[in-house]
Amino acid sequence: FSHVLVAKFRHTKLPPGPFPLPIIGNFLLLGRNPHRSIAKLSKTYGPLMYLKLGTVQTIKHDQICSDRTVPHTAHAANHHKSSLAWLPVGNKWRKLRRICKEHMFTVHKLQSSEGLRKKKLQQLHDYLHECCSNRRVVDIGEVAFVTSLNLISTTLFSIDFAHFGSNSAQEMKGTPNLADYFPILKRIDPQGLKRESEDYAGKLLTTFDQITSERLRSIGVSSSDFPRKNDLLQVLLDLNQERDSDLSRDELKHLFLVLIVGGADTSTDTVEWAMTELLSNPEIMSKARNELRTVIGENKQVEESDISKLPYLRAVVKETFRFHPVVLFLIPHKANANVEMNGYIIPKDAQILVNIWAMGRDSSIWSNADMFEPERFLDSKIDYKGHDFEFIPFGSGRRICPGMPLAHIMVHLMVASFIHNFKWKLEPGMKSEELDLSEMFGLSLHKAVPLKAFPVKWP
Ligand code: HEM
Repeated sequence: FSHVLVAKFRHTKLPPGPFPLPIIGNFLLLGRNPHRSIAKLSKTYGPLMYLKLGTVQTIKHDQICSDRTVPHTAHAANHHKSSLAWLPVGNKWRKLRRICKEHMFTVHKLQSSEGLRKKKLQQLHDYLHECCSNRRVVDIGEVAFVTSLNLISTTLFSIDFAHFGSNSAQEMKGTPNLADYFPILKRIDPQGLKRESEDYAGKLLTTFDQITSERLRSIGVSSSDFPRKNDLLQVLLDLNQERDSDLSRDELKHLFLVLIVGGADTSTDTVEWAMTELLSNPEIMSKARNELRTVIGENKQVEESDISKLPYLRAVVKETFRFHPVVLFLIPHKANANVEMNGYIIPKDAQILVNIWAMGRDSSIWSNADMFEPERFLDSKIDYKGHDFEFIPFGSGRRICPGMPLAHIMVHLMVASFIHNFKWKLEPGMKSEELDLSEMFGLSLHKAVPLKAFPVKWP
Protein backbone atom coordinates (compact mmCIF):
# COMPACT_ATOMS: atom_id res chain seq x y z
CA PHE A 1 0.00 0.00 0.00
CA SER A 2 2.70 2.50 0.92
CA HIS A 3 4.47 1.84 -2.37
CA VAL A 4 1.37 2.87 -4.27
CA LEU A 5 1.25 6.02 -2.18
CA VAL A 6 4.86 6.93 -2.85
CA ALA A 7 4.41 6.37 -6.56
CA LYS A 8 1.27 8.46 -6.63
CA PHE A 9 2.89 11.14 -4.53
CA ARG A 10 5.23 12.07 -7.36
CA HIS A 11 2.32 12.80 -9.66
CA THR A 12 -0.25 14.29 -7.40
CA LYS A 13 -0.48 17.30 -5.15
CA LEU A 14 -1.98 18.66 -1.98
CA PRO A 15 -5.73 19.26 -2.04
CA PRO A 16 -6.75 22.75 -3.22
CA GLY A 17 -7.07 25.58 -0.73
CA PRO A 18 -6.59 29.33 -0.28
CA PHE A 19 -3.10 30.80 -0.67
CA PRO A 20 -1.38 30.90 2.76
CA LEU A 21 0.31 34.03 4.19
CA PRO A 22 3.81 33.62 5.63
CA ILE A 23 3.88 32.22 9.22
CA ILE A 24 0.17 32.58 10.02
CA GLY A 25 -0.92 30.73 6.85
CA ASN A 26 -4.72 30.83 6.46
CA PHE A 27 -5.42 31.44 10.14
CA LEU A 28 -7.08 34.85 9.62
CA LEU A 29 -9.64 33.29 7.27
CA LEU A 30 -11.12 31.29 10.13
CA GLY A 31 -12.52 34.20 12.15
CA ARG A 32 -14.63 33.63 15.25
CA ASN A 33 -16.74 30.89 13.64
CA PRO A 34 -14.31 28.57 11.83
CA HIS A 35 -17.01 25.96 11.04
CA ARG A 36 -18.93 28.58 9.02
CA SER A 37 -15.80 30.07 7.39
CA ILE A 38 -14.53 26.63 6.36
CA ALA A 39 -17.96 25.64 5.00
CA LYS A 40 -17.93 28.83 2.90
CA LEU A 41 -14.38 28.19 1.64
CA SER A 42 -15.36 24.65 0.60
CA LYS A 43 -17.87 26.19 -1.86
CA THR A 44 -14.79 27.47 -3.73
CA TYR A 45 -12.26 24.69 -3.10
CA GLY A 46 -14.50 21.61 -2.84
CA PRO A 47 -15.18 19.09 -0.06
CA LEU A 48 -11.53 18.12 0.38
CA MET A 49 -9.52 21.21 1.21
CA TYR A 50 -6.05 22.07 2.43
CA LEU A 51 -5.51 24.89 4.92
CA LYS A 52 -2.35 26.07 6.57
CA LEU A 53 -3.05 27.19 10.13
CA GLY A 54 -0.07 28.69 11.89
CA THR A 55 2.59 26.04 11.54
CA VAL A 56 0.13 23.12 11.69
CA GLN A 57 -1.04 21.76 8.34
CA THR A 58 -4.75 21.12 8.33
CA ILE A 59 -7.01 19.21 6.00
CA LYS A 60 -10.74 18.83 6.01
CA HIS A 61 -12.28 15.67 4.65
CA ASP A 62 -14.98 13.16 5.50
CA GLN A 63 -12.58 10.26 5.44
CA ILE A 64 -10.50 9.85 8.58
CA CYS A 65 -7.21 8.67 9.92
CA SER A 66 -7.15 7.45 13.48
CA ASP A 67 -4.28 9.16 15.30
CA ARG A 68 -4.58 12.55 16.99
CA THR A 69 -2.80 15.87 16.97
CA VAL A 70 -2.42 16.49 20.68
CA PRO A 71 -3.44 20.00 21.79
CA HIS A 72 -1.20 22.03 24.02
CA THR A 73 -3.55 21.91 27.01
CA ALA A 74 -3.74 18.08 26.94
CA HIS A 75 -0.07 17.98 28.02
CA ALA A 76 -1.14 19.24 31.45
CA ALA A 77 -0.26 16.68 34.16
CA ASN A 78 1.01 14.44 31.32
CA HIS A 79 -2.59 13.61 30.51
CA HIS A 80 -1.78 12.99 26.83
CA LYS A 81 0.40 10.01 27.76
CA SER A 82 -2.46 8.05 29.33
CA SER A 83 -5.59 9.56 27.84
CA LEU A 84 -8.03 7.61 25.72
CA ALA A 85 -8.72 10.75 23.67
CA TRP A 86 -5.11 11.65 22.88
CA LEU A 87 -3.20 8.36 22.70
CA PRO A 88 -2.32 7.15 19.21
CA VAL A 89 -3.94 3.90 18.13
CA GLY A 90 -1.79 1.30 19.89
CA ASN A 91 -1.95 -1.26 22.69
CA LYS A 92 -2.62 1.18 25.51
CA TRP A 93 -5.41 2.94 23.58
CA ARG A 94 -6.91 -0.45 22.59
CA LYS A 95 -6.93 -1.61 26.21
CA LEU A 96 -8.79 1.52 27.36
CA ARG A 97 -11.29 1.33 24.48
CA ARG A 98 -11.98 -2.34 25.24
CA ILE A 99 -12.66 -1.55 28.89
CA CYS A 100 -15.10 1.21 27.91
CA LYS A 101 -16.85 -0.92 25.29
CA GLU A 102 -17.06 -4.22 27.12
CA HIS A 103 -17.23 -3.21 30.76
CA MET A 104 -18.41 0.38 31.19
CA PHE A 105 -20.86 1.62 28.56
CA THR A 106 -22.75 -1.61 27.86
CA VAL A 107 -26.55 -1.77 28.15
CA HIS A 108 -26.19 -4.09 31.12
CA LYS A 109 -23.70 -1.94 33.07
CA LEU A 110 -25.68 1.21 32.40
CA GLN A 111 -28.86 -0.49 33.59
CA SER A 112 -27.20 -1.46 36.87
CA SER A 113 -26.33 2.18 37.57
CA GLU A 114 -29.69 3.60 36.46
CA GLY A 115 -30.86 4.14 40.05
CA LEU A 116 -27.96 6.53 40.67
CA ARG A 117 -28.90 8.71 37.69
CA LYS A 118 -32.58 8.66 38.63
CA LYS A 119 -31.75 10.55 41.82
CA LYS A 120 -29.89 13.26 39.88
CA LEU A 121 -32.87 13.75 37.55
CA GLN A 122 -35.16 13.99 40.56
CA GLN A 123 -32.82 16.70 41.95
CA LEU A 124 -33.11 18.55 38.62
CA HIS A 125 -36.88 18.32 38.78
CA ASP A 126 -36.93 19.55 42.40
CA TYR A 127 -34.66 22.47 41.57
CA LEU A 128 -36.86 23.52 38.63
CA HIS A 129 -39.88 23.19 40.85
CA GLU A 130 -38.30 25.46 43.44
CA CYS A 131 -37.45 28.07 40.76
CA CYS A 132 -41.02 27.79 39.53
CA SER A 133 -42.49 28.39 43.01
CA ASN A 134 -40.13 31.33 43.65
CA ARG A 135 -40.57 32.75 40.11
CA ARG A 136 -36.81 32.54 39.67
CA VAL A 137 -35.24 32.67 36.21
CA VAL A 138 -33.25 29.55 35.20
CA ASP A 139 -29.97 29.65 33.31
CA ILE A 140 -30.63 26.48 31.30
CA GLY A 141 -26.98 25.87 30.35
CA GLU A 142 -25.79 26.19 33.94
CA VAL A 143 -28.46 23.84 35.27
CA ALA A 144 -27.78 21.37 32.44
CA PHE A 145 -24.05 21.53 33.26
CA VAL A 146 -24.55 20.74 36.95
CA THR A 147 -26.87 17.87 36.00
CA SER A 148 -24.55 16.48 33.28
CA LEU A 149 -21.54 16.63 35.55
CA ASN A 150 -23.41 14.87 38.34
CA LEU A 151 -24.94 12.28 36.02
CA ILE A 152 -21.45 11.33 34.86
CA SER A 153 -19.77 11.53 38.26
CA THR A 154 -22.50 9.50 39.91
CA THR A 155 -22.31 6.85 37.15
CA LEU A 156 -18.54 6.70 37.67
CA PHE A 157 -18.25 6.87 41.46
CA SER A 158 -21.59 7.63 43.13
CA ILE A 159 -20.45 11.16 43.98
CA ASP A 160 -21.83 14.61 43.03
CA PHE A 161 -19.38 17.07 41.55
CA ALA A 162 -21.49 20.20 41.47
CA HIS A 163 -24.45 21.83 43.15
CA PHE A 164 -27.14 24.07 41.75
CA GLY A 165 -26.32 27.72 42.27
CA SER A 166 -22.62 27.20 43.16
CA ASN A 167 -19.63 28.30 41.13
CA SER A 168 -18.14 24.83 40.91
CA ALA A 169 -19.87 24.26 37.60
CA GLN A 170 -18.46 27.39 36.03
CA GLU A 171 -14.94 26.61 37.21
CA MET A 172 -14.89 23.47 35.10
CA LYS A 173 -15.88 25.08 31.79
CA GLY A 174 -13.24 25.27 29.06
CA THR A 175 -12.06 28.06 26.76
CA PRO A 176 -10.48 27.59 23.32
CA ASN A 177 -6.73 27.69 23.26
CA LEU A 178 -5.09 29.71 20.54
CA ALA A 179 -1.77 28.00 21.24
CA ASP A 180 -3.07 24.76 19.70
CA TYR A 181 -2.78 26.31 16.27
CA PHE A 182 0.58 27.96 16.88
CA PRO A 183 3.03 25.43 18.32
CA ILE A 184 5.65 28.17 18.05
CA LEU A 185 3.86 30.15 20.78
CA LYS A 186 3.69 27.23 23.17
CA ARG A 187 6.56 28.42 25.28
CA ILE A 188 4.96 31.84 25.69
CA ASP A 189 1.57 30.27 26.52
CA PRO A 190 -0.47 33.28 25.32
CA GLN A 191 -3.57 32.72 27.38
CA GLY A 192 -2.00 31.09 30.42
CA LEU A 193 -4.22 28.10 29.60
CA LYS A 194 -1.52 25.46 30.01
CA ARG A 195 -0.90 26.64 33.57
CA GLU A 196 -4.64 26.76 34.22
CA SER A 197 -5.17 23.28 32.78
CA GLU A 198 -2.17 21.97 34.73
CA ASP A 199 -3.78 23.22 37.89
CA TYR A 200 -7.22 22.01 37.01
CA ALA A 201 -6.17 18.58 35.70
CA GLY A 202 -3.84 18.09 38.69
CA LYS A 203 -6.62 18.81 41.18
CA LEU A 204 -9.05 16.48 39.46
CA LEU A 205 -6.50 13.66 39.18
CA THR A 206 -5.74 13.94 42.90
CA THR A 207 -9.47 13.86 43.68
CA PHE A 208 -10.01 10.74 41.55
CA ASP A 209 -7.09 9.02 43.24
CA GLN A 210 -8.48 9.86 46.68
CA ILE A 211 -11.90 8.54 45.70
CA THR A 212 -10.27 5.28 44.56
CA SER A 213 -8.23 4.95 47.79
CA GLU A 214 -11.35 5.58 49.84
CA ARG A 215 -13.24 2.90 47.92
CA LEU A 216 -10.43 0.37 48.29
CA ARG A 217 -10.41 1.03 52.04
CA SER A 218 -14.17 0.59 52.29
CA ILE A 219 -14.05 -2.71 50.38
CA GLY A 220 -11.82 -4.09 53.13
CA VAL A 221 -14.26 -3.04 55.87
CA SER A 222 -17.54 -4.71 56.97
CA SER A 223 -20.06 -4.79 54.13
CA SER A 224 -23.03 -3.65 56.25
CA ASP A 225 -21.31 -0.30 56.96
CA PHE A 226 -20.31 0.19 53.32
CA PRO A 227 -22.79 -1.50 50.97
CA ARG A 228 -21.41 -2.38 47.54
CA LYS A 229 -21.77 0.45 45.04
CA ASN A 230 -23.34 -0.01 41.62
CA ASP A 231 -21.01 2.40 39.86
CA LEU A 232 -18.30 2.01 37.24
CA LEU A 233 -15.42 2.48 39.70
CA GLN A 234 -16.62 -0.71 41.37
CA VAL A 235 -16.77 -2.46 38.00
CA LEU A 236 -13.16 -1.46 37.22
CA LEU A 237 -11.85 -2.49 40.65
CA ASP A 238 -13.63 -5.86 40.32
CA LEU A 239 -12.05 -6.31 36.90
CA ASN A 240 -8.60 -5.66 38.29
CA GLN A 241 -9.22 -8.12 41.08
CA GLU A 242 -10.37 -10.78 38.64
CA ARG A 243 -7.19 -9.99 36.69
CA ASP A 244 -9.30 -9.33 33.64
CA SER A 245 -7.61 -5.99 33.10
CA ASP A 246 -4.35 -4.56 34.29
CA LEU A 247 -5.43 -0.96 34.69
CA SER A 248 -2.88 0.90 36.80
CA ARG A 249 -3.91 3.58 39.33
CA ASP A 250 -2.44 6.16 36.99
CA GLU A 251 -4.44 4.90 34.00
CA LEU A 252 -7.58 4.75 36.10
CA LYS A 253 -7.45 8.41 37.15
CA HIS A 254 -6.64 9.60 33.61
CA LEU A 255 -9.57 7.53 32.31
CA PHE A 256 -11.91 9.27 34.75
CA LEU A 257 -10.52 12.65 33.73
CA VAL A 258 -11.13 12.12 30.02
CA LEU A 259 -14.64 10.76 30.59
CA ILE A 260 -15.66 13.73 32.73
CA VAL A 261 -14.06 16.33 30.49
CA GLY A 262 -15.31 14.62 27.30
CA GLY A 263 -18.85 14.15 28.53
CA ALA A 264 -19.90 17.19 30.55
CA ASP A 265 -19.62 20.16 28.15
CA THR A 266 -20.80 18.20 25.12
CA SER A 267 -23.97 16.93 26.79
CA THR A 268 -24.67 20.34 28.38
CA ASP A 269 -24.32 22.27 25.14
CA THR A 270 -26.53 19.79 23.26
CA VAL A 271 -29.28 20.18 25.86
CA GLU A 272 -29.00 23.99 25.79
CA TRP A 273 -29.32 24.00 21.98
CA ALA A 274 -32.29 21.61 22.11
CA MET A 275 -34.03 23.86 24.64
CA THR A 276 -33.21 26.97 22.58
CA GLU A 277 -34.88 25.42 19.54
CA LEU A 278 -37.87 24.23 21.58
CA LEU A 279 -38.35 27.71 23.03
CA SER A 280 -37.96 29.29 19.58
CA ASN A 281 -40.51 26.88 18.08
CA PRO A 282 -43.56 26.67 20.38
CA GLU A 283 -45.34 24.18 18.09
CA ILE A 284 -42.45 21.72 18.31
CA MET A 285 -42.30 22.26 22.08
CA SER A 286 -45.98 21.41 22.50
CA LYS A 287 -45.72 18.29 20.32
CA ALA A 288 -42.78 17.04 22.43
CA ARG A 289 -44.54 17.86 25.69
CA ASN A 290 -47.83 16.29 24.58
CA GLU A 291 -46.00 13.10 23.67
CA LEU A 292 -44.51 12.98 27.18
CA ARG A 293 -47.94 13.56 28.70
CA THR A 294 -49.56 10.82 26.62
CA VAL A 295 -46.82 8.20 27.00
CA ILE A 296 -45.53 8.89 30.52
CA GLY A 297 -48.41 10.71 32.18
CA GLU A 298 -48.51 13.55 34.65
CA ASN A 299 -46.27 13.65 37.75
CA LYS A 300 -44.31 10.56 36.77
CA GLN A 301 -40.58 10.73 36.19
CA VAL A 302 -39.35 9.75 32.72
CA GLU A 303 -37.18 6.63 32.94
CA GLU A 304 -34.36 5.37 30.76
CA SER A 305 -36.51 2.56 29.35
CA ASP A 306 -39.09 5.17 28.22
CA ILE A 307 -36.74 6.72 25.62
CA SER A 308 -37.61 4.03 23.07
CA LYS A 309 -41.32 4.88 23.49
CA LEU A 310 -40.85 8.57 22.68
CA PRO A 311 -40.26 8.90 18.90
CA TYR A 312 -40.89 12.65 18.77
CA LEU A 313 -38.44 13.37 21.60
CA ARG A 314 -35.85 11.21 19.82
CA ALA A 315 -36.47 13.16 16.60
CA VAL A 316 -35.96 16.47 18.47
CA VAL A 317 -32.64 15.23 19.85
CA LYS A 318 -31.47 13.96 16.44
CA GLU A 319 -32.43 17.25 14.81
CA THR A 320 -30.44 19.06 17.50
CA PHE A 321 -27.39 16.90 16.69
CA ARG A 322 -27.82 17.70 12.98
CA PHE A 323 -28.44 21.41 13.34
CA HIS A 324 -26.21 22.16 16.33
CA PRO A 325 -23.48 19.53 16.51
CA VAL A 326 -21.24 20.52 19.40
CA VAL A 327 -17.97 18.76 18.50
CA LEU A 328 -17.70 20.65 15.24
CA PHE A 329 -14.66 19.09 13.59
CA LEU A 330 -14.66 15.80 15.56
CA ILE A 331 -11.59 15.68 17.81
CA PRO A 332 -8.96 16.48 15.15
CA HIS A 333 -7.48 13.32 13.64
CA LYS A 334 -3.97 13.00 12.25
CA ALA A 335 -2.62 11.22 9.19
CA ASN A 336 0.05 8.81 10.39
CA ALA A 337 1.46 8.38 6.86
CA ASN A 338 1.02 10.07 3.50
CA VAL A 339 -2.53 9.14 2.50
CA GLU A 340 -4.11 9.39 -0.92
CA MET A 341 -7.62 10.79 -1.07
CA ASN A 342 -9.53 11.68 -4.24
CA GLY A 343 -6.25 11.80 -6.16
CA TYR A 344 -4.65 14.24 -3.69
CA ILE A 345 -2.00 13.53 -1.10
CA ILE A 346 -2.64 14.21 2.54
CA PRO A 347 0.82 14.55 4.03
CA LYS A 348 1.93 12.58 7.08
CA ASP A 349 1.16 14.40 10.36
CA ALA A 350 -1.46 16.69 8.76
CA GLN A 351 -4.35 17.50 11.06
CA ILE A 352 -7.69 16.31 9.66
CA LEU A 353 -10.81 18.29 10.46
CA VAL A 354 -14.19 16.82 9.52
CA ASN A 355 -16.67 19.69 9.37
CA ILE A 356 -19.73 18.03 10.92
CA TRP A 357 -21.52 21.37 11.06
CA ALA A 358 -21.24 21.83 7.27
CA MET A 359 -22.43 18.25 6.68
CA GLY A 360 -25.54 18.92 8.77
CA ARG A 361 -26.35 22.06 6.79
CA ASP A 362 -25.61 20.63 3.34
CA SER A 363 -28.68 21.15 1.15
CA SER A 364 -27.63 18.33 -1.18
CA ILE A 365 -28.15 15.92 1.75
CA TRP A 366 -31.00 17.49 3.75
CA SER A 367 -34.19 19.18 2.51
CA ASN A 368 -34.83 22.55 4.21
CA ALA A 369 -31.34 22.18 5.65
CA ASP A 370 -31.53 25.59 7.35
CA MET A 371 -34.73 24.80 9.25
CA PHE A 372 -35.12 23.01 12.57
CA GLU A 373 -37.58 20.24 11.62
CA PRO A 374 -37.58 17.14 13.88
CA GLU A 375 -40.27 15.59 11.62
CA ARG A 376 -37.56 14.76 9.05
CA PHE A 377 -36.36 11.97 11.36
CA LEU A 378 -39.79 10.48 12.18
CA ASP A 379 -39.97 8.19 9.15
CA SER A 380 -36.25 7.88 8.63
CA LYS A 381 -33.87 5.18 9.73
CA ILE A 382 -30.90 7.58 9.86
CA ASP A 383 -29.17 7.35 13.22
CA TYR A 384 -26.06 8.79 14.86
CA LYS A 385 -24.44 5.48 15.69
CA GLY A 386 -21.70 5.98 13.12
CA HIS A 387 -23.09 4.02 10.14
CA ASP A 388 -24.80 6.89 8.32
CA PHE A 389 -21.84 8.97 7.24
CA GLU A 390 -23.89 12.10 6.52
CA PHE A 391 -24.83 12.26 10.21
CA ILE A 392 -21.95 11.57 12.59
CA PRO A 393 -22.17 13.92 15.63
CA PHE A 394 -20.31 11.25 17.67
CA GLY A 395 -17.83 10.42 14.91
CA SER A 396 -17.60 6.97 13.36
CA GLY A 397 -15.17 4.08 13.10
CA ARG A 398 -12.36 3.41 15.55
CA ARG A 399 -12.44 6.76 17.32
CA ILE A 400 -16.23 7.00 17.63
CA CYS A 401 -17.29 8.45 21.00
CA PRO A 402 -17.15 5.60 23.55
CA GLY A 403 -19.52 7.50 25.88
CA MET A 404 -22.32 7.65 23.27
CA PRO A 405 -24.65 5.18 25.10
CA LEU A 406 -24.44 7.30 28.26
CA ALA A 407 -24.75 10.58 26.31
CA HIS A 408 -27.86 9.19 24.56
CA ILE A 409 -29.52 8.56 27.94
CA MET A 410 -28.39 11.83 29.52
CA VAL A 411 -29.46 14.15 26.70
CA HIS A 412 -32.92 12.58 26.24
CA LEU A 413 -33.67 12.49 29.94
CA MET A 414 -32.47 16.02 30.62
CA VAL A 415 -34.54 17.50 27.77
CA ALA A 416 -37.54 15.42 28.89
CA SER A 417 -37.12 16.62 32.51
CA PHE A 418 -36.99 20.25 31.41
CA ILE A 419 -40.23 20.11 29.43
CA HIS A 420 -42.34 17.31 30.91
CA ASN A 421 -43.98 19.17 33.78
CA PHE A 422 -43.09 22.76 32.98
CA LYS A 423 -44.00 25.38 30.45
CA TRP A 424 -41.23 27.90 29.83
CA LYS A 425 -41.65 31.65 29.66
CA LEU A 426 -38.98 33.93 28.29
CA GLU A 427 -37.78 36.99 30.19
CA PRO A 428 -40.12 40.03 29.93
CA GLY A 429 -39.93 41.70 26.52
CA MET A 430 -38.33 38.66 24.81
CA LYS A 431 -40.14 36.92 21.96
CA SER A 432 -39.50 33.31 20.93
CA GLU A 433 -38.72 34.32 17.35
CA GLU A 434 -36.11 36.79 18.63
CA LEU A 435 -34.02 34.34 20.67
CA ASP A 436 -30.31 34.90 20.11
CA LEU A 437 -28.88 31.85 18.30
CA SER A 438 -25.29 33.05 17.98
CA GLU A 439 -22.58 30.50 18.67
CA MET A 440 -19.35 30.59 20.62
CA PHE A 441 -16.57 28.38 19.33
CA GLY A 442 -14.78 26.54 22.13
CA LEU A 443 -14.02 22.98 23.24
CA SER A 444 -17.61 22.36 22.28
CA LEU A 445 -19.86 24.79 20.39
CA HIS A 446 -22.01 26.60 22.91
CA LYS A 447 -24.47 29.45 22.85
CA ALA A 448 -22.82 32.86 22.97
CA VAL A 449 -25.72 34.28 24.97
CA PRO A 450 -26.91 31.99 27.79
CA LEU A 451 -30.51 30.81 27.47
CA LYS A 452 -32.56 32.03 30.43
CA ALA A 453 -36.26 31.40 31.03
CA PHE A 454 -38.85 30.96 33.77
CA PRO A 455 -40.36 27.52 34.43
CA VAL A 456 -44.12 27.61 34.94
CA LYS A 457 -46.04 24.65 36.38
CA TRP A 458 -48.06 22.86 33.73
CA PRO A 459 -50.95 22.31 33.34
C1 HEM B 1 -23.78 14.88 23.46
C2 HEM B 1 -22.72 14.35 23.99
C3 HEM B 1 -21.47 13.95 23.26
C4 HEM B 1 -21.07 14.21 21.97
C5 HEM B 1 -21.80 15.00 20.89
C6 HEM B 1 -19.77 13.58 21.80
C7 HEM B 1 -19.04 13.59 20.62
C8 HEM B 1 -17.79 13.03 20.49
C9 HEM B 1 -17.01 13.09 19.28
C10 HEM B 1 -17.45 13.76 17.98
C11 HEM B 1 -15.84 12.47 19.52
C12 HEM B 1 -14.66 12.34 18.56
C13 HEM B 1 -14.84 11.26 17.55
C14 HEM B 1 -13.72 11.28 16.54
O1 HEM B 1 -12.73 11.98 16.74
O2 HEM B 1 -13.83 10.61 15.52
C15 HEM B 1 -15.85 11.99 20.88
C16 HEM B 1 -14.81 11.31 21.50
C17 HEM B 1 -14.82 10.93 22.82
N1 HEM B 1 -15.89 11.06 23.69
FE1 HEM B 1 -17.69 11.89 23.32
N2 HEM B 1 -19.42 12.96 22.97
C18 HEM B 1 -20.43 13.15 23.88
C19 HEM B 1 -20.49 12.65 25.16
C20 HEM B 1 -19.51 11.88 25.77
C21 HEM B 1 -19.63 11.26 27.07
C22 HEM B 1 -20.87 11.33 27.97
C23 HEM B 1 -18.41 10.65 27.33
C24 HEM B 1 -17.99 9.85 28.53
C25 HEM B 1 -18.65 9.70 29.63
C26 HEM B 1 -17.57 10.87 26.17
C27 HEM B 1 -16.27 10.44 26.05
C28 HEM B 1 -15.49 10.54 24.91
C29 HEM B 1 -14.11 10.08 24.80
C30 HEM B 1 -13.28 9.44 25.93
C31 HEM B 1 -13.69 10.32 23.49
C32 HEM B 1 -12.33 10.01 22.88
C33 HEM B 1 -12.32 8.63 22.22
C34 HEM B 1 -11.03 8.30 21.48
O3 HEM B 1 -10.29 9.19 21.10
O4 HEM B 1 -10.78 7.10 21.24
N3 HEM B 1 -18.26 11.62 25.25
N4 HEM B 1 -17.08 12.34 21.45
